[in-house]
Amino acid sequence: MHIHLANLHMHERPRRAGPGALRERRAGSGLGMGSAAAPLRVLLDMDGVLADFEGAVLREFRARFPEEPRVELEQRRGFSVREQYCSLREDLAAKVASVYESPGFFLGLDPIPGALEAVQEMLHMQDTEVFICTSPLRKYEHCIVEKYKWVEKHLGPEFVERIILTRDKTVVAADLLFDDKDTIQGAEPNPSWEHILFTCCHNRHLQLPAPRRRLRSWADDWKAILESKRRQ
Ligand SMILES: O=c1ccn([C@@H]2O[C@H](COP(=O)(O)O)[C@@H](O)[C@H]2O)c(=O)[nH]1
Ligand SMILES: [Mg+2]
Repeated sequence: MHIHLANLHMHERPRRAGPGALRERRAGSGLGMGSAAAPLRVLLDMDGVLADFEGAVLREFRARFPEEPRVELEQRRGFSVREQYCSLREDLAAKVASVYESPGFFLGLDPIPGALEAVQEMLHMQDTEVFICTSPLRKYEHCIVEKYKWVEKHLGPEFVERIILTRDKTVVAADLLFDDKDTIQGAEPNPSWEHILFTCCHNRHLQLPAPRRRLRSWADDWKAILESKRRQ
């Protein structure tokens, strides 16, 4: 049975979209003759992909707790910086969390090298939709507003319209998601996007099983990934 995906709004998408569903929509399958392909939709994570969360955590932790042991970026393993500090010494978990929960932390993050240029270039590519898809901290007081301000400051006010704030990225429909978190899970067991693992200090040692793909940095060939997806 064909489902007319192009006529569905986001909240009306089939319950089990799954990989390929958006591709079908782009290819116009089930839409009849002459229907235009939908643009390629790309989601960009923020921390670890556009904004240097890890570098700032280490810098601020060193400044605030110079006497305490810390985890250098070369030693980072696993997504959660909090868990790794906790395994070093239990009380360090609260100390490192206090760093990224502080006012000004998220707004002060440096852009990841090449990210702003790549995003602007992607935004102006034909048949391409770009959104920032980012998760707020559970302790969201400063984090949420500062993520908005960061986008406005570094990418411009128009890009604020393109922020998707969610703690569950699996329910967002897209073709690609660039994200440094190695495992992305949520309510949708079969997300529509392909997850491209963006290399970050905490995931660089992971061997990805085929057919999973990485982007090593913004100097790596992100355009080839977009083009390969258009062809699928
Ligand atoms: O070790 C940590 C602890 C917290 N975070 C926060 O998790 C989310 C992840 O956001 P993404 O946009 O999906 O990168 C964010 O609020 C981080 O500040 C973390 O990344 N690492
Ligand atoms: Mg991230």
